[in-house]
Amino acid sequence: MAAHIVIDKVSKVFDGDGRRMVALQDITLEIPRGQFVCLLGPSGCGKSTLLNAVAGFAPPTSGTVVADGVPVTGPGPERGMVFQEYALFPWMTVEQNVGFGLEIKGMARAQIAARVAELLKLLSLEDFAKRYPKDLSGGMRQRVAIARVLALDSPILLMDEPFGALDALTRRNLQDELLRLWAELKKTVIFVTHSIEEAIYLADRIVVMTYRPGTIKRDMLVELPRLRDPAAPEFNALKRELGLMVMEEQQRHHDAEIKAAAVD
Ligand SMILES: Nc1ncnc2c1ncn2[C@@H]1O[C@H](COP(=O)(O)OP(=O)(O)OP(=O)(O)O)[C@@H](O)[C@H]1O
Repeated sequence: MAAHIVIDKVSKVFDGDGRRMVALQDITLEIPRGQFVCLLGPSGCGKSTLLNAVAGFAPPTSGTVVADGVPVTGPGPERGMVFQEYALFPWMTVEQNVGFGLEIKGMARAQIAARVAELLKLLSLEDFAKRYPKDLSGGMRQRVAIARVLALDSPILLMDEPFGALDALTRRNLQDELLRLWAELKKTVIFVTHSIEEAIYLADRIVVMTYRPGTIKRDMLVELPRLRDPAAPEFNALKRELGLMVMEEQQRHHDAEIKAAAVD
């Protein structure tokens, strides 16, 4: 069966201030339907750039992305995106935020109401339907952002550090919730994180990226049974292995910054 997402020789070059920066170089990845993939690497290694290329927000300089059998030329309904910053409309209530995409699609009012109610229940948001985003905690806002994306029923979920701004407890809570939804709804997920523990906790597959140019340093399957125990020896062994890889890239980032500062 064809892969659900095919990233073929994707490169991205940014030109600015007379400097040419290769953010991604020849990234090739085939992601089967239903797989939970984490893109892992230190800041600046191109994780968001790659995710944005799959989302269709910023086309690659060269290479192609095919998602759900369709070449990506822009954002599309088969790919839903959740950002780190809760991209909610502050003037809309929770239920209006969740229903917004359905309204745009032209769904009938009664149908929207039913679907929104179902989603609020799925994410334990029923009691918050009439609240505004400003009156919610960070974790609750991110639940709303997830419900809003699920409303569109995209088979592909793209998540850019969605839990990065949350405290540890809320974060674990939402990770568990996401795993539950993923298992239930059978989405294909690409999840960007720089947290090694988060990647091991969530992913079927971890793709470690190098710092400038962004390439694939390691592509590994995580075969530990879920729910995973971060205190288990196998979890920690993997954490050490990945930690060394990420640290090498962090060091390259640091060295590059020192070099750039010396040139300026
Ligand atoms: N629009 C842009 N113009 C110029 N350079 C950019 C642009 N967007 C990203 N970059 C650069 O491309 C590189 C990769 O950035 P990207 O945001 O994809 O990394 P990342 O791994 O997601 O990092 P972070 O975790 O900090 O978001 C960085 O060096 C960044 O400065």
